Amino acid sequence: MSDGVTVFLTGLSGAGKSTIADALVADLERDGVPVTVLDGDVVRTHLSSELTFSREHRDLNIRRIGFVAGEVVKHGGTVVVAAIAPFEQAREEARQLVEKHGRFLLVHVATPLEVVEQRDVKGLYAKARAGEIPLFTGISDPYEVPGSPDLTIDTTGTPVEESVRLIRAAMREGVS
Ligand SMILES: Nc1ncnc2c1ncn2[C@@H]1O[C@H](COP(=O)(O)OS(=O)(=O)O)[C@@H](OP(=O)(O)O)[C@H]1O
Ligand SMILES: Nc1ncnc2c1ncn2[C@@H]1O[C@H](COP(=O)(O)OP(=O)(O)O)[C@@H](O)[C@H]1O
Repeated sequence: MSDGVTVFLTGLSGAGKSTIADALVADLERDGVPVTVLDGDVVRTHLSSELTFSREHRDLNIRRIGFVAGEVVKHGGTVVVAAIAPFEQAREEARQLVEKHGRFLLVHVATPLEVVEQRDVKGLYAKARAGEIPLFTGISDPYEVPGSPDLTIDTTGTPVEESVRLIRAAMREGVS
């Protein structure tokens, strides 16, 4: 077993996954820890560009992310994933792919739908409500709430610095 670790941020679009991931990566890098970032948007540009948002394709996307994370963790690396990953089974598959080699921390960025829809950073919720984006998570496609996350963060009441502090503390737990 290596010292590698994957922090997997899951939650609705606009929940704060990328914002927290960016701040977490900056914090780790300040401490001299190199990080591999697997952000859903970026992965879908480079590694999963042919995939749609069907359940089958979302699950395949998360399996790919889990595989890559596992390969990095195998060699002692630190990975930060930010993906909606709406289905429990796929998240658990990703966990298994990583835990063969190191640690996996599932962080549910649990900002409620009302809040993310109010933020609507990319204007996607308005489009989804208007029926312009089919299979939109939280509107016309499900998000299965994680049954046993390692950490739950609602960004409504948690500033980004506090989220980083909570995740760094969870990363230190169990490490001698
Ligand atoms: N139908 C539908 N449902 C959800 N999200 C959609 C959809 N279409 C496009 N987008 C944009 O794609 C981003 C989510 O990609 P992910 O790879 O993280 O999704 S998944 O884990 O495969 O379900 C997501 O990015 P984030 O807002 O950063 O989460 C959206 O901007
Ligand atoms: N406490 C907070 N933590 C994280 N993001 C926040 C917070 N408060 C407001 N936001 C805003 O919410 C939005 C979250 O967007 P983003 O990080 O792209 O989400 P996601 O990656 O989950 O789609 C950003 O515009 C961010 O500035």
